[in-house]
Amino acid sequence: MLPVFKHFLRAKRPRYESRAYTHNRGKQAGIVLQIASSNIYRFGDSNIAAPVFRDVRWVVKEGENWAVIGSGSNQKTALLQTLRGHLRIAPPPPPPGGLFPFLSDPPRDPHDNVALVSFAHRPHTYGGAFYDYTARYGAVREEDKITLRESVFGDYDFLNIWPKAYIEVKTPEEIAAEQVKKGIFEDLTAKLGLTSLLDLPMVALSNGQTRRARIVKAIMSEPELLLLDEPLTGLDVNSRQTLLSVLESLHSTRTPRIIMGLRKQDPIPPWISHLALVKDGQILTGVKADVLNQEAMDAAQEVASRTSTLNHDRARIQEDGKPVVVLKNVNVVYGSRKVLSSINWTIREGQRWHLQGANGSGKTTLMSIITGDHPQSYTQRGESYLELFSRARPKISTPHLRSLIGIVSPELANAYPRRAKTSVWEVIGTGFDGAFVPGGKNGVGIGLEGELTDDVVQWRVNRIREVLSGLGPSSWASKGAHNEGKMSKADEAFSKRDFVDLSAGEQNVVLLMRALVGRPQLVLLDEVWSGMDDAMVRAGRRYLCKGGVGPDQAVVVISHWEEEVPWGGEDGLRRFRLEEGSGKET
Ligand SMILES: Nc1ncnc2c1ncn2[C@@H]1O[C@H](COP(=O)(O)OP(=O)(O)OP(=O)(O)O)[C@@H](O)[C@H]1O
Repeated sequence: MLPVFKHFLRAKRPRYESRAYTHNRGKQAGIVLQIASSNIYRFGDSNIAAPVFRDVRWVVKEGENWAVIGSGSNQKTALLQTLRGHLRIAPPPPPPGGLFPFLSDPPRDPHDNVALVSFAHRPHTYGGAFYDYTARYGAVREEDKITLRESVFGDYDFLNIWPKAYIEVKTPEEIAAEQVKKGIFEDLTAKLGLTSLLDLPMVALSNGQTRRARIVKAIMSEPELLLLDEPLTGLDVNSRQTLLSVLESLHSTRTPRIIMGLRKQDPIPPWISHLALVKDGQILTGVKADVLNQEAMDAAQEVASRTSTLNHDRARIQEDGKPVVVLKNVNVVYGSRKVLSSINWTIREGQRWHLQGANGSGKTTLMSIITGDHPQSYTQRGESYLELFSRARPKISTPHLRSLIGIVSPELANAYPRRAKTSVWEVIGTGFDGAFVPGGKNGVGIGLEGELTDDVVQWRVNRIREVLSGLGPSSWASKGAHNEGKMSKADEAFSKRDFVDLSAGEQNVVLLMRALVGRPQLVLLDEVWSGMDDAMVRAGRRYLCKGGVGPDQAVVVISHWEEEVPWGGEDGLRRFRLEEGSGKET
């Protein structure tokens, strides 16, 4: 029998009564989750080790609307993972209710009924090797051809009612249930703007489209409680509103109940009634207004220090430097689908750009044309023309291009190899040549044209030290200017750590250092602050504004959040907007 989803098909569904409602008649039904005065530890740590969270008291009642808020992704994600059983609660919430009293009568397995969809970057990639994130730009490989529709329903062919793989006669009830599910799927995908993408390969979906698709998939798996970690990150303004109203309506009918993880800078939806604020190993829980009041003092101090550090000493932005990138009538087409249409854009030395556009508007595609990763970067002919660093695209080799462009992006962060025994220093050192494997004397790379001279090696060593001092741990702790190339002991120790052992936020800081270390002519920063905590973001913004990129370097920031761009109009920031395939300066 098909559970949940009542509100979608009110008229026809008296027989499909929600599993949630049927089961909630038990004694514990009014409480969704409970932790009373426990510490939370990593598995393998004893009770005398430092807990991840201390003295947690958290009760979520049926009908309350909760969000978990954290400044960096780590602790917030750890709290949500605790609810999925990935961390140990000591003492554990006692039976019969346990952690999830609402699942206790009759007993249901939380493993099957509590789902977590996490969008925070994973610190580990599969197998530690580099995977080719540019695959989506070319001909799609056979194994990547699975569409969103197939990924939810497998081989099931709704039009013919029968499963493709084998013949099995379904009962009228089963057929009706499948039709209900199909209706819900179509309703959800329509509401989230995915209808026209249902039969595209999943790999072709943009970042924001993929996030929405993953949420649909999780809802279709019919959990009773859905934990969504950072569902708004990477979504454009309109998609955020639509998603939030869909989530509100699902939560209000408990189909499923939803607890959202939000970054501190995310707007808190008005319908959220309660907050769990995760900070420095402690969790402050309660009614939204009370939690926000307690937090307000700290926040005010933080804003004051941010404003004061951002308003001084900005590097002068040069407005009329040499062109670094020239796009004339650039097009990108997949079959009959035109993703970019006649793009004209010149990026000059010293300029700061904010590249804007809704999910799926083509920002990543445009960047991949500029980085040369997109096969269609070679095929701009006739009226269409692409010039990179004063040369036509075919006249500049991809490795050379990689050494001239420093890039940070969610795709790169996911794809970068996480091999054991690769130090932070070595990862930063791969930035000089735009490589993915460390090498060369002192871990500074091997260069592209013969052996590096001692002077160049020394310059590279100094540069690594400089970015480490500007963006490393001592800068996170400091509120002032970066340390002008003087590495502290903390930075030194950080440089020796294994990259793979760092938190996702720390890894992203290191990848930012990697993008900046070679002082490339062009820096592309796509969702640059992802996963970083407040202190890292503050240090990063300060560094970028105070000389971390020079007046001879061009920078493009890609973000759905204006406030994430370190520069503003007063600094000469320019905006280029993509809309339905076309682009213009706004
Ligand atoms: N191989 C492909 N075949 C068909 N369409 C594709 C293919 N690859 C990408 N697309 C489409 O191109 C459009 C642009 O994708 P892109 O990733 O550039 O968007 P974006 O602006 O970066 O979005 P987001 O803000 O979500 O990251 C999307 O609608 C996507 O579905």
